[in-house]
Amino acid sequence: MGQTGVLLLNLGGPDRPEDVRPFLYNLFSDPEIIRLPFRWLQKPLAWFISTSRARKSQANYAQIGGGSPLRRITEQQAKALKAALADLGIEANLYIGMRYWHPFTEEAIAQIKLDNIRQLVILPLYPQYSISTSGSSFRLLEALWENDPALRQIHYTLIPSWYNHPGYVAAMAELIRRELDQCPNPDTAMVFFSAHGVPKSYVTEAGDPYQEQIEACVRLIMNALGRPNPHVLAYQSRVGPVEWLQPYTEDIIPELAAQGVKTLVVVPISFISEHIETLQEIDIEYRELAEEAGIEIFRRVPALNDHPGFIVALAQLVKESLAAPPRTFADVNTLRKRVKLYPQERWEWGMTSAAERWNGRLAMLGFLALIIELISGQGPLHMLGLL
Ligand SMILES: C=CC1=C(C)c2cc3[nH]c(cc4nc(cc5[nH]c(cc1n2)c(C)c5CCC(=O)O)C(CCC(=O)O)=C4C)c(C)c3C=C
Ligand SMILES: [Fe+2]
Ligand SMILES: [Fe+2]
Repeated sequence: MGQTGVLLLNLGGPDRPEDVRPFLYNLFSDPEIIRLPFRWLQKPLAWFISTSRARKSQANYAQIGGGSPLRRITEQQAKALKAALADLGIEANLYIGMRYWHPFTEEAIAQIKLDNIRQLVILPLYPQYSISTSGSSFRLLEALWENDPALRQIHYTLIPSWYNHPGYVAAMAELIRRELDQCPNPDTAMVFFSAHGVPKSYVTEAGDPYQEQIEACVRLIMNALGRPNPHVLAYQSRVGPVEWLQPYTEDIIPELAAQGVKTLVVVPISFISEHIETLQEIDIEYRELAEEAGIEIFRRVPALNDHPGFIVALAQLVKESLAAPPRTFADVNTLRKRVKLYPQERWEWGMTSAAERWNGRLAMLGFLALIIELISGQGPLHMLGLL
């Protein structure tokens, strides 16, 4: 058996303020994030949204020091995981493949080839599978594999999700317990699970198992917690005009306050590393909202980062994966059906010449409207909240 590698997948985040716009461009260029009826519209729309959103997004990143800590934390996780694997008798090279920023997945794969890796475990750093996260990274890897015979020599296996791994669940419960014990009323504080949202159609139309896995994960963590506290689950970080998974975090916080809840312990459930949605959105935006609504104690459970029990859980996952029969991109493909995001997609886009002509004209008109909106700062995308 040749050299073993572990490829950690994550989304990536801008390191500096000037990275924000190109990072957003990469993100919105991904059809797993925004799927449009015309492929050719993807890049112009990504350019448009990233250019227009950059200022707002930069201001958010400025509140957490100008950039995302995701790369630094993922590097710490990789280092700790390498050591934990060595403790289990597994010598492995660790690689980090980010989807939308450095170090890019393509860079990691180039290094894996140079290092002559023969056996590779692909581990997304998202506990729950979503089309928009792990699914998108798998799709990219699948395309790289299809186009490169050298990669097809590598014996690889992938771990689609691990939301139910006992070591991960126990580490989450431990962090929650620690935070509850800091409250004056540890047994009655409301445990508020805030998951990153996805458009509802991902689940209802495209078959994304994300919501199911989030809900199961919450149940497992509450069982492991073994405390009598009430709990609630809501979804944060909505972007764009379509309906996302409900209830929304920003709606539930004031509702709970109105019901007389005084203490919230917020648990970021879909993230294992600190990043903008924990440090800015929860710690700043939601805290402010909660305090204005009358919540007196607002505590946030830290992300796992390089929590020792969590790193051991990742090492066990890798070990189990090396011993298990290979699971390939084709196997997880069944988790990914066609994503429908916008109502236009329910139309029949026939290949008749008349339909093609009208599609083209409408698209040109739409694009012109986007340009006008960019210049004037007024228009439908602002009204819909995309910008
Ligand atoms: C489980 C985690 C995540 C899901 C699901 C997810 C879906 C999703 N995200 C967007 C839009 C944006 N995401 C952004 C940043 C971002 N998102 C996640 C995680 C999930 N996204 C991470 C880890 C990050 C990076 C954070 C960092 O620290 O840099 C952004 C950029 C930030 C901003 O401007 O708000 C956008 C935009 C969509 C549309 C989506 C599902 C379709
Ligand atoms: Fe996101
Ligand atoms: Fe956000």
